[in-house]
Formats: sequence, C-alpha cells, structure tokens
Amino acid sequence: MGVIRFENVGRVFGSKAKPFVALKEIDLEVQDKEFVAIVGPSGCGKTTCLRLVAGFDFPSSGKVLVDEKEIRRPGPERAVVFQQFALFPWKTVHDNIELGLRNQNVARSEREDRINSILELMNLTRYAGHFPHQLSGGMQQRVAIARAYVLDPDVLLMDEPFGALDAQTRVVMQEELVRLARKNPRTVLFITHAVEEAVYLADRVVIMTRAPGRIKEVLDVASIRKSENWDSYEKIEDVMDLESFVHLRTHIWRSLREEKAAQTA
Ligand SMILES: Nc1ncnc2c1ncn2[C@@H]1O[C@H](COP(=O)(O)OP(=O)(O)OP(=O)(O)O)[C@@H](O)[C@H]1O
Repeated sequence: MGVIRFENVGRVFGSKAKPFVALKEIDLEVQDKEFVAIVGPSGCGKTTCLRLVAGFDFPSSGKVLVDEKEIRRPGPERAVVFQQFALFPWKTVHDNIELGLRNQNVARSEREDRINSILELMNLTRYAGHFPHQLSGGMQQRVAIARAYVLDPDVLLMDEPFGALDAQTRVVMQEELVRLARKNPRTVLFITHAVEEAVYLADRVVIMTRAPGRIKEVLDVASIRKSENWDSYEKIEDVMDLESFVHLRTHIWRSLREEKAAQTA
C-alpha cells in the first residue's frame, strides 16, 4: 500500500519575529498507485510538500501520513528522485543501484536478481559497468530512477526529475516513465514546472497558489485519459495534439498565469 495524506498541513519558516508561511491548510489524499503531479508558481511550496512526505522536513501544523502512519523520518517505503541525479561518481551503474539494497541488508543473490531485472526494464543492462560520467544526462536519470525502483518502494517522490534534461531526452524519459508506471505501478508524487508533462503523466494534477501555498484546484486527468482513449496513442506528441489534452493544458496555464499575475501585482 502507499496512501499519502496531508491533513490541514501548514509549514512556517523563519523566526517567531519574522515568520514566513510557506504552506497553509493543505488537504490532499493520494490513493494507492495513483500518480499525482503538483504544479504551481516558483516558491509556492511544492518541494516542501515533497520533503514532508520524504521525512526530510516536518509540518508546523497538521499531519502528513503514509498508510495512516504519521511520518517522523525517511523510510525505505518512500524513495526520492531529484532533479540532480545524485549518483555516486566513483561507483558504477550496477553499484549505484545496489547501494540501497545493501543498506536494506538484502542478500547478495536476491540483490543481483533485482538489479538485473531493473537494468533490463530500464534498458540499462549494457551500461551496468559504466561510471556516471560516461553516461548522458538522460541515462544518468534513468539510473537514478532504477535506483529508486529497485527498492520496491510503495511511494515514489519525484522533484523535477527531468528538469535538467534537454527537450528531446525529456520526452523519451516521460514515455519511459509511463511505460514503467504501467508495468510496475506505484504511488507517485511528482513535482514539475512543465504543464504538458503533468497532464501527460498524472492521474490528477494539483495546482497550487502563490505563497503561502494552498491547493487551488485538483484536476482529474485519469477519467479524461480513459474516456478519450489517450493510452491507445504510442507517442507523446499524438496525445498532446488531442483536443481534450489541449483543453486541460490551457486550463492549467490560465490558472498558473492568474497566480503569477497576482504575485507580481
Ligand atoms: N529551510 C527553509 N528555510 C527558510 N525558507 C524556506 C526553507 N525551505 C523553503 N523555504 C521557502 O519556502 C518557500 C517554498 O519553497 P519550495 O522550495 O517548497 O518552493 P517550490 O514551489 O518548490 O519552488 P520552485 O518551484 O522554485 O522550486 C520558498 O519561499 C522558500 O524560500
């Protein structure tokens, strides 16, 4: 299972004399194996939301729970993928992927089985002995995703994972993530600045307001994806051409533009 719940969550940074309210009254439930993307203006608290679920930070008020348990620390059932691939440069692809399994004391033969199957799934088998600097950015991010997936987490937390990639590689990675998520569904909380990416990948898109970050709107993409049969299209550009896709994208753009305008007014 992997149900994430934010219950009236607030996060205040700064001092008592000079508080800064980053998050206010966040209520959200992400269902088991649901893919939820969060979009919002810069500084609205997206990363803070993700850090609260990861157990890297704690709410000032309210609660964040995974499977009804309040989060008090990072845990193996929650894996994080950052924008910066954060691979160990002195370790090979194989050894980077192995590290988390070693930390969990998984036996050697099981480690090898799990590493081999994730390498295959992510088309990385022939790069197992390569070091990160020998790989392109897209490949490195693929390794970072493999490293998270191999731990078999209930929850995957992804903070702009494709933000550092060029446009074409980004599209390839988006298509791969969709394939991976279908074969091996997990609960995913995904932060992005790219509206198209959010609509293409997510079951629901959460739009946040400018700071103090609140939830402005939650859009149900999954029902539209199903009724308009998006999954029958193999290529991302074919989905992006559909009227139903364009309509959702434009709606989110408008909503974000309103926030930006209010921010600078
Ligand atoms: N540890 C901290 N101490 C003080 N302020 C913080 C801290 N962490 C985050 N903030 C502030 O809280 C606000 C929300 O930050 P956060 O990184 O969550 O936003 P974001 O929506 O992810 O931004 P971006 O889209 O630019 O990455 C920002 O104004 C940030 O400066």
